[in-house]
Amino acid sequence: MFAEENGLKGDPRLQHISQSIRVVPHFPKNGIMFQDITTLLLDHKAFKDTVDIFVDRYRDMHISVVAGIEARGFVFGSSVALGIGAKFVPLRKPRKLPGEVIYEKYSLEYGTDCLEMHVGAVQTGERAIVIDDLVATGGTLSAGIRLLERAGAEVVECACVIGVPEVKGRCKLLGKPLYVLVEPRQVDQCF
Ligand SMILES: O=P(O)(O)OC[C@H]1O[C@H](OP(=O)(O)OP(=O)(O)O)[C@H](O)[C@@H]1O
Ligand SMILES: Nc1ncnc2[nH]cnc12
Repeated sequence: MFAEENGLKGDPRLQHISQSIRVVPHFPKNGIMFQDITTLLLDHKAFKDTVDIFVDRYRDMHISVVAGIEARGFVFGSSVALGIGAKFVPLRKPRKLPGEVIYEKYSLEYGTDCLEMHVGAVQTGERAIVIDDLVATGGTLSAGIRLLERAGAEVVECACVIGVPEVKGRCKLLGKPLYVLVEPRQVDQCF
């Protein structure tokens, strides 16, 4: 479904990326079909293809900031930042960053949380993308967008490896475009 919109319809890399993600039913609690990207990271081709797709999309868009969301957004976000020649800004869970921070609270599929960003990491007028592994309700990405906008950055787009189809109807991303590679898988077909 996302292949209709991400310009990668028929691209065999997407199926391989999807199949490299392990599905763990009822983790971390009953009813959640957990999408485990650690198995994607074990597969060099799947990991490289994922990063290459994002780098190809963002390399000519004058992006100077790639913000990655703790923890899994760090893996993809830092790789993409290196690939496009941008700085990487970690958006961290509370009390992890040592400097002065701004913070935004948000609600999750399974609880509530908060993201923090260092003051001074981003300058007014910089063009940014926000990267994470997965978007479900969109609450986490929205908190990331709010942090960057409070610092004066322009958030050009959010990017995720996995997106639940319902996220499109949720309008939680403050009007920002969302670029997603694959949908979550429902059953574990390869592990
Ligand atoms: O779209 P949402 O409903 O906001 O959910 C998506 C977020 O949930 C997961 O992180 P989690 O909070 O589990 O933290 P972790 O990466 O530190 O495990 C995932 O990595 C996203 O950041
Ligand atoms: N189903 C899911 N799998 C992995 N991470 C998630 N974060 C929120 N929902 C998730």
